[in-house]
Amino acid sequence: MKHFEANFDGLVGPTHNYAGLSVGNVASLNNAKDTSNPKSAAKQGLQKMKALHDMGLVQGVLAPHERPDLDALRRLGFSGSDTSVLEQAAKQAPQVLRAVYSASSMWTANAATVSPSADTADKKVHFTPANLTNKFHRSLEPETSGRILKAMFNNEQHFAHHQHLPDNDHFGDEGAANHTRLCGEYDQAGVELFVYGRHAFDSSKPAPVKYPARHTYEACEAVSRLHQLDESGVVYMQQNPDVIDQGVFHNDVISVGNQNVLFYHEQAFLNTAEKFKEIQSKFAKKSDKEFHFIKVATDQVSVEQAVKTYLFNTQLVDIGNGHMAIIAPMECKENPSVSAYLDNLITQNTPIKQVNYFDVKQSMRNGGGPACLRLRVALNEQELAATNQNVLMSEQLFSTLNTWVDKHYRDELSESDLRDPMLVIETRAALDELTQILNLGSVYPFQR
Ligand SMILES: NCCC[C@H](NC(=O)CCC(=O)O)C(=O)O
Repeated sequence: MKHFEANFDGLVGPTHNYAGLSVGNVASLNNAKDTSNPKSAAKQGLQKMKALHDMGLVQGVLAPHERPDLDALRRLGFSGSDTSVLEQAAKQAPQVLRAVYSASSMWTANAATVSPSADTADKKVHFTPANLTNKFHRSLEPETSGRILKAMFNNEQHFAHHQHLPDNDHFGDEGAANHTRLCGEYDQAGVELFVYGRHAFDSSKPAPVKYPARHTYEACEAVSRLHQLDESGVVYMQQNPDVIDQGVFHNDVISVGNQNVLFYHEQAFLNTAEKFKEIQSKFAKKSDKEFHFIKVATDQVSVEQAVKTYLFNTQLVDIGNGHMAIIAPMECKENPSVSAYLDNLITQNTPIKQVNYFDVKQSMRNGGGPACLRLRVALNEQELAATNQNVLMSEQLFSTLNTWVDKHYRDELSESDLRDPMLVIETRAALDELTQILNLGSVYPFQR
């Protein structure tokens, strides 16, 4: 049977803006209140999706959420018409208005954790939306993410959807950004690597001191239980608290894995040697492929450079014959030492043989690289056939979505635009049309 790793990229929403909402995410804070370019942001994302589709990969689209989240504003006490809710929030609580306007659902690596059917006891693909409790603007996402995922993977025979974990920092869950699946082939049982930043119920364990650890050990365990994973195919690993304090707010800022490769910075984890032994021995029981741990040492690339260029927020994709391409942001090419590192990497004896650079600057300026923009779902042929076909990239969908963006998106958005009631109306018109293009049904609160 054929099998695939499908990448579902977040379509950048019409309200993409820079609001400086993410403490611990250096790019978000540095670019706070700059003018954003929603139209070009959406087009940069679509270009990447189309390029991966053209490489022969299965590529899909994950719809953005409606912003502003007026329901959240009403829950917080603003009342009256939509226009009046906006006006009051702009006057009384501009920070809250910025937060409910965030287009952060574009980073679909945080939409959910996904376990492929080869790993789960009931042989279904399991989805748990991430609760994203650590940041108010992101905690608004799980309900709608769950509804959109159900509309994309709408077949109980193949897909199991769970509710997001309890909305509390003890179970802080940031989804696939801290989850890596290692395997021989996509349809063979693999090892799911869950990475967390701290223990919620044990304060004697190490934790960062400057920036928040968004994801807990307890959340990792809960997701692994929900997904019916067997202990023989799970490894829990703690992120090095020092790198969180240097701006590594998700593990996908400092490591990336695919199949039999884990590409990582030497400072990424705690107890690295012991944990890698566990990965190695669990992997060896699942696959006879050779496993490659590809270490980047600090004197090759510093943590600071990794955070700036997003060397590890790259995608490792299968290009056939056991070879992989690394999908990197243009920032890696523009940095002489990182591009020299990548030029050399592809000549070494590892599966990574090619590097492709993409301009995703609009997303990078909020701390989201190529890997943040995609949610990976390993599927076999039947599961792919059971997936909503309208969300899969094609020549036709690429052209339809570009036309849709041209019709509905603004070129620029600055802070003052957020109080414009017309933006609410424009966004709803855009999303209403999008749900028809992608055949999602009524996933947005304004449609229900
Ligand atoms: N995986 C990448 C996530 C980036 C995201 N940035 C933001 O939410 C910034 C939004 C702003 O500042 O406008 C975050 O930090 O969770």
